Amino acid sequence: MEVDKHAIDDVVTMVLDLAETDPLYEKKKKLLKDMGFDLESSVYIKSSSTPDQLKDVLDVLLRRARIVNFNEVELYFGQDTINLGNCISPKNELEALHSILEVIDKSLSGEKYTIKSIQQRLRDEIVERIDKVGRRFSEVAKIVGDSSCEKEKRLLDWGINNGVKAKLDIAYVEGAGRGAIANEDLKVGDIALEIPVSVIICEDVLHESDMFPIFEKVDGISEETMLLLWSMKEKHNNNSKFKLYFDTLPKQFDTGLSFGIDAVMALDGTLLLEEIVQAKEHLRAQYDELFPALSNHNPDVFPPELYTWEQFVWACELWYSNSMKVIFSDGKLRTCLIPIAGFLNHSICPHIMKYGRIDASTNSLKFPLSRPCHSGEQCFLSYGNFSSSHLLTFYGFIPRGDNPYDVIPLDIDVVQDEDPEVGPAASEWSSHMVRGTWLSKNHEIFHYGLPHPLLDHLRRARNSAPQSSTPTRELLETDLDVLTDLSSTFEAMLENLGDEKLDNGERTSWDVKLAIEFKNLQRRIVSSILSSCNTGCELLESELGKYTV
Ligand SMILES: C[S@@+](CC[C@H](N)C(=O)[O-])C[C@H]1O[C@@H](n2cnc3c(N)ncnc32)[C@H](O)[C@@H]1O
Repeated sequence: MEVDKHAIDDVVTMVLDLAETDPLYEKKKKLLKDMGFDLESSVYIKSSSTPDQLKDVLDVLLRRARIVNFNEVELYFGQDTINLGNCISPKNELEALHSILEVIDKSLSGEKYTIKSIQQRLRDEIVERIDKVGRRFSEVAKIVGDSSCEKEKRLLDWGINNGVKAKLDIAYVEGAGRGAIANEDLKVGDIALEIPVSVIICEDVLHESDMFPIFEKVDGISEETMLLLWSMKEKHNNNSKFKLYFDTLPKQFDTGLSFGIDAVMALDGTLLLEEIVQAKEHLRAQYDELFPALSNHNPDVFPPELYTWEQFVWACELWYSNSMKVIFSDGKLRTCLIPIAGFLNHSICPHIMKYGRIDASTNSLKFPLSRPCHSGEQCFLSYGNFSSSHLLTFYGFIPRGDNPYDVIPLDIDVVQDEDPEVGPAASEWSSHMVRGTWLSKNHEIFHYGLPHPLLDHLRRARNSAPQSSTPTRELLETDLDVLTDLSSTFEAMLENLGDEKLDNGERTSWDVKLAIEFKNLQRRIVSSILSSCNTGCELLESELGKYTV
């Protein structure tokens, strides 16, 4: 996206580009075209625009920016006009608004007064919209006042003595362990936290370690595994440079990887059961490849009592739930543990989204605000576009609010490149999925709150032409077939999930509680699809009734 700096008279021209390097370029290009946008169309804003005209122009730009910033799941579910007129997900909305802001900010200097004034009005409107996203989706975290954070404070002081800059305090928050709390009002663009490279734990620590010469002889061992094994011993080292960091780590992580048998059984009927079992088997196989061999051959470097299976799982949980991937100034992506930044919790409506690249001018990692955070409020990070099943397995929690990435993948055969002479061309999506239909805005006939690519695929499989806007008897009948089939698939899925369970408060263990919560969420998603299919069938039957009279 760029602003035409040579704007004639009092007109600002803005172009929101779709990068050809975008892996979803073709699909986005098609969607932009379907929505009536030219690929390279410009938007013009006159400096005499009224506030309403300005808002209208921004609405158009925002619609386009949403598509440009889509990830795969958002693109799959976001493909219809009614949905696109609304916020698709808090994160996509913030990203879209920021991409518009970026182009306006770039153009703020050295222009005529009239141009500057319109740009400032646009900027103010966008900042207001960013704030609105926060007000609509933010979660209020209750600070647990009576828990001491002595160790955390010591770590923060150590960090500050070593060049860390923080506008955050650490406190216990309800339901999430420690969290980072803004200690002053933070605006969009403010840096909440800055961590110098010297304080980051990354592969550099390996080169100074007595493990390194041994690792060099282990075939195919990855940098991540070396770091994991290093951390298992380093946490017991009283002279470690990172002792204060290791002191703040929990004794137990409570992620899906530590689920006991009752919790795993409670996941029966969900795909998560198999995912957790497989993840644990994978780790076990990795452990067995390394131990006891490494300890037997090098007992001083890998003391057997520190390299038990339980300790290995603890370290895996540490790295899965606390590491961040960072691009360093040499361009290399490294997996790191980042003291202090590791206290930031995740939200589907994060304050901090753009981090992960070392600023070469300061040799530090900065965490800038993408939406305002008031003093005393918990400051949230985005860990990524993760589903609740991923967050449960590797982080041990289910986020609050509607998670747009909570999808159920469908096992549907997709035939690619079908001969158009024989049947309709195959859909452009090679796999399909569903999610809670309450997230869709369009429950009308031909939409039913269900994803467009799935309906399109199922219609094509019945040799029906791609959807046109005029309902014909044939199209209505095809849709009735499609919805009836989908209903029976999801009825079977709901039956497999069994009846809703409530946990027995204190008497239920942490892992069974999480498993029950997850299964109830799956039940809610499947029920919403079933109810949308049923409502859709009623709509279709009533419409078809008009043909028989
Ligand atoms: C990087 S740490 C964040 C700091 C962590 N709360 C602590 O006390 O060490 C990641 C862990 O925080 C917890 N967490 C993060 N976001 C959360 C959320 N939204 N709700 C509940 N727990 C969360 C999970 O236990 C996760 O594994």
